[in-house]
Amino acid sequence: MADGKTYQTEVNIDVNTRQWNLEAGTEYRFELDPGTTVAIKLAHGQAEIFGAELAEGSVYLFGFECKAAVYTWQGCTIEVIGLPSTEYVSDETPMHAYANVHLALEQMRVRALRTVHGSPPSSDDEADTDANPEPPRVLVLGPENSGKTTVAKILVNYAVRTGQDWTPMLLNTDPGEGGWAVPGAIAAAPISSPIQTSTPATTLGCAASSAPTHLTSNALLPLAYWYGHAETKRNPLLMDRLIRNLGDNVAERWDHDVESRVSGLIVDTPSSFAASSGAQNEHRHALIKACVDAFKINVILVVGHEKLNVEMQRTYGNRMTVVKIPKSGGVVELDASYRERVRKYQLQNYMYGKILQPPPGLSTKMYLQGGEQIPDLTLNLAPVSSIVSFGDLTLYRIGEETMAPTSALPIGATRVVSEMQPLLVDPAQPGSGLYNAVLALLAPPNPDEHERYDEEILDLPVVGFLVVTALDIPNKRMTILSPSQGSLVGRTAIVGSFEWQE
Ligand SMILES: Nc1ncnc2c1ncn2[C@@H]1O[C@H](COP(=O)(O)OP(=O)(O)OP(=O)(O)O)[C@@H](O)[C@H]1O
Repeated sequence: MADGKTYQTEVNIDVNTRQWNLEAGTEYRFELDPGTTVAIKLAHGQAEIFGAELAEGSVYLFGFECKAAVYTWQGCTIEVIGLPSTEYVSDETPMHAYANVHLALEQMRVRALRTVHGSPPSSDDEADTDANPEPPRVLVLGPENSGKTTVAKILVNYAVRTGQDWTPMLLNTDPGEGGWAVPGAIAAAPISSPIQTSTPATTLGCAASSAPTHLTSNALLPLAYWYGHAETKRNPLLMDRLIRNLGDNVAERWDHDVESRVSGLIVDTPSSFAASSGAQNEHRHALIKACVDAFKINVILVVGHEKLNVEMQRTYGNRMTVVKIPKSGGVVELDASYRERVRKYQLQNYMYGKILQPPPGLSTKMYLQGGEQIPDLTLNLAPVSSIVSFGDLTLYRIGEETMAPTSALPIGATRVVSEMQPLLVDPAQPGSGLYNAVLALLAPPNPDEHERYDEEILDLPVVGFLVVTALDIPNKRMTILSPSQGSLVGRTAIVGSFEWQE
């Protein structure tokens, strides 16, 4: 549906294909229904999707209820093959504001790099008077559906497009979102090439573990910790600890790689960090502080929320830059059932890879021309189903399953089971909650017995995810679906509250 203004024209090429001429500074926004796909080809001009440039002549495929926008700085013509459920062009976007933020972050990187190389400060750069310029370490905050993830992605994509070989670290601290892993995890990955948008199952790009090999040129090797739940309020203490673990790990990597350190980092956060009412309020300040400490944040971006901006100015304004940036009118309100479906898509994608059928009217010849996602639409991953004995895999749950928040306990009462206590899960017990459960397989513990400690499993990163697809209690065996082969004997995994069924 065109909105009738003059900054765009829409032309039907054939029954399946429409051509849109976009004026400079406008964007074509689209949303897809479940089960449908759309292909977009940049016929000519310049265009980008959330900061990742489209190559002229290439065809890009979108599916799994993707919602996105093709923005053009200079004007372009795109061809849309297939029918989105919603489509329109807007000339009101916050892209100039986002580009200005990018420029400011870029200056910080350049200054930090100069210092690392011991180069003299540039004469036209007055801020070079700063004796110890730091690279940008940015926390993106905002309410639900404000476009935080999109802003984080745009800023990272602009950084890697500058041709300076930056590899900014992108961090997803929203366990409801999944990022590169599966929902329930929080993760970090250094980004060296633009993150393509194609489905909400891979919002932050493809992780190497789940990407078909021919797509792994752009595959990421994220570092993940497992929280196990969608809501941060469920176990804020555990969230706090995992955020700090992630921070320690990033710092450790940067100790060995100063060049990467100057690229800085961008942290996407859950909307619960911005919710200022009810139970959420109790823990959100602690979790924002955990991020600020863990990632040594020096810039806070607040997306379209005056009150939160004032609050952050008051709390952190004397120590760092706090900037309010506009929310895009294109951000789509995602409801609970959509989020639920996206989590399913993510797990499906993790196990089976991305399988997108081309829309009617997209010929094989056309899509073989180029877009990154296109080469083999039907190539999928083959997860392995294996039967293991109950004793082979040690399973834990962190904290009590049906845990009331600490505030709900009588005054003076202490918990019998701490939120951080790993509890052994016995698969033989009826009601173990393991059937269809998503498990996070942990990295092996420290080989040196003397270095071990009680809660070590809270600090071990995740090496993969598994799903229990069958439980055979009489024979003490269970069937486990995993994306790759490899013995599970002697390994440890953690159960959360996510389930998945094909
Ligand atoms: N300009 C735009 N045009 C069309 N769709 C957009 C635009 N910007 C963002 N979206 C879409 O809107 C949805 C919500 O955006 P996003 O995930 O960035 O918000 P968020 O604030 O991070 O969400 P959450 O509430 O999960 O924290 C996503 O599907 C995203 O792709």
